[in-house]
Amino acid sequence: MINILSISHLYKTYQSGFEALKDINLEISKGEIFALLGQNGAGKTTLISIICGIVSPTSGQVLVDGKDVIHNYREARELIGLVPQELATDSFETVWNTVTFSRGLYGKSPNPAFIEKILKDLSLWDKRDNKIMTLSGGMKRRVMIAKALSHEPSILFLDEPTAGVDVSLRRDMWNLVKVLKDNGTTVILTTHYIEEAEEMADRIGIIRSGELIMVDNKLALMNKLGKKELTLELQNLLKSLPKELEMTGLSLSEDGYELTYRFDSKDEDINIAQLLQKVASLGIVFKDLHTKQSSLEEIFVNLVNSGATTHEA
Ligand SMILES: Nc1ncnc2c1ncn2[C@@H]1O[C@H](COP(=O)(O)OP(=O)(O)OP(=O)(O)O)[C@@H](O)[C@H]1O
Repeated sequence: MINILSISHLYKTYQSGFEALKDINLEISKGEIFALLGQNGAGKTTLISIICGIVSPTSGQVLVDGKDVIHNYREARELIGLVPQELATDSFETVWNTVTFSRGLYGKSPNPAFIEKILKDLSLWDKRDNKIMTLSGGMKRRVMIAKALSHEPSILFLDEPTAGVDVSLRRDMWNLVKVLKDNGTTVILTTHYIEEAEEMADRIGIIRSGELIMVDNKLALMNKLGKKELTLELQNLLKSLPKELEMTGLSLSEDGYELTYRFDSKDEDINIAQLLQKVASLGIVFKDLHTKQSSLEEIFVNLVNSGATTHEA
């Protein structure tokens, strides 16, 4: 796998003395969708800003496709498209002119056919002659993405791409990211919406107080840290948990109509069939059963609060 981004021993201490990033090491491969999760102030924007050459690191190295973001700033920057959190764009310009101008800033020769494609992909084609100030917030956000894509970058950074946008636009964004991935663009996004990372990312990094406490494949992460819960809905009231079931890990709900069993998703020794047989052998009849897997959100909240540190990939 070719690494498009390579970060080693990156530190950032702001002038105030605040240590925003501590020894960040991360490799991202071409075509990957990587989600960086972290609470407010964890250091996500600082990290993205260093990669994009907006903030200088205190020490460490960032290579974009082998180009150092400090020593080969222009070459590295050309490979990056950034969609910042803030919507800042020239309100009096038309959509077409703004996006075309952005491409020119990178010294790329005009390519109207490419700009047309981006605007169509982003459902902005009908609005190409509209002034930015006349667009809705969601449309303005699309314009920001179009600008970031105008110079055909290899990596697109989306800083909180769907903050404050409605559900349908959020879905559109997610679809767009999938299209970009299919075209070979690497996408790195920061988000507060865990659902967003769960939906889109191949890999997830969790940043806490400036440290990258976990980097892993999304499915592996959910498997490793996720819990499963099996619930049996009982036909009849069970006043207390029978002695025979005490050591099984089953617990009885307060109302006496549910037996619940929580276990690690990764645990292969669990024999649910045996457990159900044991319940049945005691004459306990259940009318329904369902299982639930913990969401990435639950895993994230547990990790961020627990202080655990693992670094897998
Ligand atoms: N210029 C600065 N000078 C001093 N401290 C700063 C500066 N910029 C950011 N910080 C601090 O560094 C920490 C990380 O900020 P950063 O913006 O990277 O967090 P974030 O994870 O992007 O947060 P959010 O989700 O709120 O955008 C915060 O505590 C912030 O107050």
